[in-house]
Amino acid sequence: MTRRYSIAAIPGDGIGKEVVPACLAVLQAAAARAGGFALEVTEYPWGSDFYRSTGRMMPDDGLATLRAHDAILFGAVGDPGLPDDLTLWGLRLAIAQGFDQYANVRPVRLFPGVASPLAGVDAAALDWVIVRENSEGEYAGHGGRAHRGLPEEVATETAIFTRRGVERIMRFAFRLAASRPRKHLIIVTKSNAQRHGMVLWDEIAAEVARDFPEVRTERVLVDAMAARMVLKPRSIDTVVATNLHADILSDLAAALAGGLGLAPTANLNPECRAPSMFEPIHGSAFDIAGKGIANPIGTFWSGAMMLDHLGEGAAAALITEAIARVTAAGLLTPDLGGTATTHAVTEAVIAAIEGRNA
Ligand SMILES: NC(=O)c1ccc[n+]([C@@H]2O[C@H](COP(=O)([O-])OP(=O)(O)OC[C@H]3O[C@@H](n4cnc5c(N)ncnc54)[C@H](O)[C@@H]3O)[C@@H](O)[C@H]2O)c1
Ligand SMILES: O=C(O)C[C@@H](O)C(=O)O
Ligand SMILES: [K+]
Ligand SMILES: [Mn+2]
Repeated sequence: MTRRYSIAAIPGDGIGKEVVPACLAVLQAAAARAGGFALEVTEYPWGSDFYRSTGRMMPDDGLATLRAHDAILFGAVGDPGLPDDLTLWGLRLAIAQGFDQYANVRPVRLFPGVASPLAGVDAAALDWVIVRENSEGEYAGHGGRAHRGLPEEVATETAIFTRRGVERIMRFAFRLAASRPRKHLIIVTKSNAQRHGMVLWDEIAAEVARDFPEVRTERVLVDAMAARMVLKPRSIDTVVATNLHADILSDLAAALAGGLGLAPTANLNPECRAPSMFEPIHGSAFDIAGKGIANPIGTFWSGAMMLDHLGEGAAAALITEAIARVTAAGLLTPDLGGTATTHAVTEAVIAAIEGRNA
């Protein structure tokens, strides 16, 4: 019997509208090639244009609508004509926090044919997974402003760390590290300067570590971690960090692996109490939107992560293998130094999935 998965697709803004349709075509090709399952896709036109016509980034019952789906494929939000905090909180964070997708998983690898800006770095040197706490920390939305416009104006942005929130992301990261061959986890903090939340983070990491004796751990301060990613990439395997620290480190990691256009992410509700959401790590990329040159690979890889999450690992592998064949052949978008369009890369990946250019 055919397994059926109901997928919500939210292209969002800017290049999200280019890379999500491309990814849906790739997903359908992988499903057809792998067999045994079907993807039933419903597309939602939510985002900044929807806001301009309705005053909302998504409908009031948007989460209830999404809850009926098995997974969400997301593009990006952000519009040059609207405040970034409005668009991000109105859609991406509304979904990620609303569905308690607390584990944000950001793998990093160097695909064949893609040059790292780091000299002498090969695929073996760059095979990392960054686990980003995705529900609290610096993104708790806790704070406010007073005395607007006056000389005494004040704004607070308070990071919130809860025992529950930190412990669950630590357990997730330790389990992930334990499942990888090197069984190595770097716990990133800033517990020299931030002496409350970050010290709690360190203490809970040490408690959870006792349950995972097979995992070797290191504590690294976030500033030193940025340097280590550049200077000693081979010494890194699995990394766990707070919402903001991991946001920044993952853009650096993506750049070291060739660029933002390649990097995927999974916003997981690991207990599957709500759908999980898959998206490239990049944003709406105002500078290239509408030009047909966005790199779709980060979204394809995110689609592969979605298939893995749904239990369709063979189809997921078809996608990542096809990506590697296309990059190895030198068919690259301009961000990677090539001249290929989004469409050309998409067609080549589909052809590789179908085995036509084997
Ligand atoms: N999850 C999200 O939806 C998300 C993520 C990041 C940024 N944003 C939003 O996106 C908007 C733009 O943010 P930004 O400029 O900081 O980040 P960005 O990721 O949109 O772009 C940064 C740079 O990377 C390039 N780039 C990104 N993705 C690319 C791709 N697939 N192919 C080729 N080049 C690519 C862009 O052209 C740009 O030069 C803002 O509104 C921001 O809030 C949203
Ligand atoms: O930090 C965010 O949530 C927005 C964006 O930078 C991302 O990484 O998804
Ligand atoms: K995105
Ligand atoms: Mn980011």
